[in-house]
Amino acid sequence: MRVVLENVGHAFPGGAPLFTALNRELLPHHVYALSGPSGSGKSTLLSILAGWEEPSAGCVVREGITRTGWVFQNPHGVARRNALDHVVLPLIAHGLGRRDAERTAHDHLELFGLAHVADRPFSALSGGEAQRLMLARGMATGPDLFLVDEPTAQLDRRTADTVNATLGVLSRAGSIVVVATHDSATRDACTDHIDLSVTT
Ligand SMILES: Nc1ncnc2c1ncn2[C@@H]1O[C@H](COP(=O)(O)OP(=O)(O)OP(=O)(O)O)[C@@H](O)[C@H]1O
Repeated sequence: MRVVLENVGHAFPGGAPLFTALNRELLPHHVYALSGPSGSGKSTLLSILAGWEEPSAGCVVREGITRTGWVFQNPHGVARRNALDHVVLPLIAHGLGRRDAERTAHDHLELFGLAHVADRPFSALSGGEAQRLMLARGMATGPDLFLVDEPTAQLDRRTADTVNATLGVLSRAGSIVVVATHDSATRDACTDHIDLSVTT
């Protein structure tokens, strides 16, 4: 399983190139920090990796990628539903029975330091807990490619560090993980680095 970027570049119609000639092989068990200034094309490259956007130059080869997961900048949940159910329900939607789904969900809450808030409604979670819940939910369904957009952008330093501390968990799960970020601490918590500021 891998994603290969071959001479990938992108410009929106009428716009200047955001990035050019990206050549990278992305592999399981790696967590790639995707950095660059605001407007350098980080979110655009995530969309290209997902296959939502065609690059204007080069090509993206996806081998063995059947499931892509996303976590967006703002944690989005159902206010009155508890944390555990946010992980259980997508697992049931993927075909697990209730018991297996609950067991897997508990394991993932544990991995992301959320076991103690399993029964708490989403609206009562802190910003860091809510973001870690999004990561736990995204990983629980075992995506081949896991795309995470600015996971710490809305968080203060200490809370952001609780999210960064869980990024190592992502590398263990066997997905290819790409994390767009401005946060140098997030970048340092990843295993690899793609820097868009040096590609135009
Ligand atoms: N669909 C689109 N059509 C035209 N221009 C777009 C489109 N989507 C994004 N852009 C522009 O492309 C540039 C890169 O946007 P993108 O969101 O990928 O950057 P980013 O590095 O993720 O920025 P930020 O760090 O601020 O989130 C921006 O100037 C944006 O306005």
